[in-house]
Amino acid sequence: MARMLGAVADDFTGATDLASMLTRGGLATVLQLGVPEAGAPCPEAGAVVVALKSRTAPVAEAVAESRAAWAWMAGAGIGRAYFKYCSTFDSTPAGNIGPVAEALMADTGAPYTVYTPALPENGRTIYMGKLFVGDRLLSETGMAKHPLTPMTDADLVRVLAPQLAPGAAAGLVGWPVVRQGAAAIRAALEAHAAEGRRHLVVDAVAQGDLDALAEAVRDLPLVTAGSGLGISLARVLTGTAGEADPPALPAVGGPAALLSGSCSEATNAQVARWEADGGRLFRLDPLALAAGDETVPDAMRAALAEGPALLAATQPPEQVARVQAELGTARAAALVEEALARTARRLRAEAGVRRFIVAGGETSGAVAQALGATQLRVGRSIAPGVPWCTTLGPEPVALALKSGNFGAVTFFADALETAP
Ligand SMILES: Nc1ncnc2c1ncn2[C@@H]1O[C@H](COP(=O)(O)OP(=O)(O)OP(=O)(O)O)[C@@H](O)[C@H]1O
Ligand SMILES: O=C(O)[C@@H](O)C(=O)CO
Repeated sequence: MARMLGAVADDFTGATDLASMLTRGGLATVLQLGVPEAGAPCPEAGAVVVALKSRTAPVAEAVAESRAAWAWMAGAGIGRAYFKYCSTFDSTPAGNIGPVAEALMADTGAPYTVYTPALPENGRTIYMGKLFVGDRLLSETGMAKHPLTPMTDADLVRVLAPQLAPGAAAGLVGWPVVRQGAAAIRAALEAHAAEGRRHLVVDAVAQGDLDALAEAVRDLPLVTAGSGLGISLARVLTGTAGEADPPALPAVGGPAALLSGSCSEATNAQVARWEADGGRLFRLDPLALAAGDETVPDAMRAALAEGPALLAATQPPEQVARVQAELGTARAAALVEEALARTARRLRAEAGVRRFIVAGGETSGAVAQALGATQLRVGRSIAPGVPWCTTLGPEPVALALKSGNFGAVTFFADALETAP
């Protein structure tokens, strides 16, 4: 399949999220973890997604890494770019969504671009420019108190405007236009652009709206969006109706390890359900790790010989706050990430484990890096936005990397059931 789309994602699990959508829409997709090294060949795949950790990086760094990722794909002949950010539009007034989009517009020659974090399947919808999570405005959800990117305004044009260069203008294509279909959307986008508004938030309350938008922007060199537009754009580019059959991944087999460093509400419920259903659970305590105690990771590694087991630092917010007050937020995070990464590396090297199910964006980055994964083939989805992936090359390792808030309450069992 010719390479039809090159995407830059601002975090790790966001990249797997988009990759799963593109795959479901019919574009065989390969994930590149991190900016590729100079001279690294761009994979042969319908879509390539580069996973960065640029969401909360300094603006200049986020822009430079995004441009480098795109240059690598453009150099391989890819002519269509997709900038993937979070379905909750995580950013601050300084960026990074606006600055990265402006840089990629310049590099792709896009005359204007669209902004649509909508992911209706996971309850993220946009109506008259206001982003909803379920039935709440974004600003009325936990995102208002996010430690790094607090989202206190649900009005996307108002959130985007201060992130743009002086003089750049944002506009809205609202649902009354979107519901009229692709031709009306395209006409509205072009009318805005003719009046100098080149950064255009587009409403979507259902996947059908994203299907219409995808048709309207099929020839635009750059779109910016959450993952929701991905499935629609892939369908339009490949002529897929509905969902494509998931590409087969190589059989991996053997023991499966579950590792969780996510403390989101969804992951807390998933860990509790795993335990309630009789799954073996080892609780990782950052305070014990700080004291140099490796008893729990050692016990988890031993237990894996008997069947799947979950090593989890997952705790409810009050507990996390107590640990952070004692150790400092960064140290607590680093201790947990390093312990989970170390465990993964040892399981791979000493116990031959080649199937890993990981919860949490930062955690996934740490584990994938520890396993030396750089390029992943994307297969079937376990839940919306969470695909099974396998590393390219001999002795493939299978990875399921879950965003904190994604997955059904039975996610861990669901992942095991579908593991390659
Ligand atoms: N018990 C704990 N106490 C303090 N920090 C913890 C604890 N458990 C995990 N952490 C840290 O919290 C952070 C969780 O971030 P991570 O991105 O992995 O999950 P998430 O925020 O739920 O996922 P996502 O970013 O995909 O929404 C990690 O840095 C992890 O090391
Ligand atoms: O878009 C989303 O919600 C996710 O892919 C994500 O980016 C979580 O960090």
